[in-house]
Amino acid sequence: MTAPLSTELGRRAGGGPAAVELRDVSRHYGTKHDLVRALDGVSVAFAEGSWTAVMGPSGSGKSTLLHCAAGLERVSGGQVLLTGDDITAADDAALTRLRRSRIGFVFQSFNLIGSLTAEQNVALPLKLAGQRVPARQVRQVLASVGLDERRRHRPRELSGGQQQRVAIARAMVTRPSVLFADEPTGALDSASARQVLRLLREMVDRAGQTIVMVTHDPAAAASADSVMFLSDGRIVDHAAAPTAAEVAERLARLEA
Ligand SMILES: Nc1ncnc2c1ncn2[C@@H]1O[C@H](COP(=O)(O)OP(=O)(O)OP(=O)(O)O)[C@@H](O)[C@H]1O
Repeated sequence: MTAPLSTELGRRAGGGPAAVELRDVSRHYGTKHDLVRALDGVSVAFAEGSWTAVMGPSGSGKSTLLHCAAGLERVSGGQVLLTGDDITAADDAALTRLRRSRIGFVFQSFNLIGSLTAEQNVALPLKLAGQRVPARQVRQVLASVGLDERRRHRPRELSGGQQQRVAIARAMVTRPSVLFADEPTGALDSASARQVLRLLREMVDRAGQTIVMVTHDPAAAASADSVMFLSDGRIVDHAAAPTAAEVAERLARLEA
């Protein structure tokens, strides 16, 4: 069996706490007789301003890692820290507040509300958090994803790539410490996927955004600063700035 790998990913400016850190995290499902170790002793620190891709065979624990790191799922053991704050034992109300203010999430299927316009979708996290919704801020965020002109459109009037950019704007409107993305390009054609990846790159380079992204696509993974590989709930490999071909080759070895 491959030994678990403890790893620190990305650059760490000024030695401050990592944007997100998992310490010896495990997540089990099922019963004693039928136990699935979705995560099995994962230790990893995602540095502020870094973009990490998470890869691995189907069922290796990628989504579980993202959900545990984002406080969407509770861990069975270990600790989760968000900019140094231990959120492992936070109660549901605290986790909800956290997800509304410090964490952004983007899904493969966009998850926009069909009856709301782009700007209403983007404003939603602020409304849910009981905050004032400054129209200028909403327009700015939509402009930053290149969709100011489309702000009055509903999701069905937008292409898949445009919908995903609205979803990214919605995740960014609260200025989260970390953006988690689960297969953000999985439902997009290659041109739209490239556009979304360029946008994520700009967010990292210009605004110092931290991004943790699950993907099956070696080309998408190669857009990140580094790639970590999971297998059977453990980190088994990582690579700094690999090419798509290198990513595909490492993944094929894990799937063999
Ligand atoms: N709610 C659940 N109940 C039981 N088992 C679960 C649950 N969620 C995940 N699992 C199991 O945990 C393991 C890891 O699942 P996870 O979805 O994290 O993998 P993944 O790497 O994201 O897979 P994929 O690439 O297919 O989306 C799998 O064996 C899965 O069947």
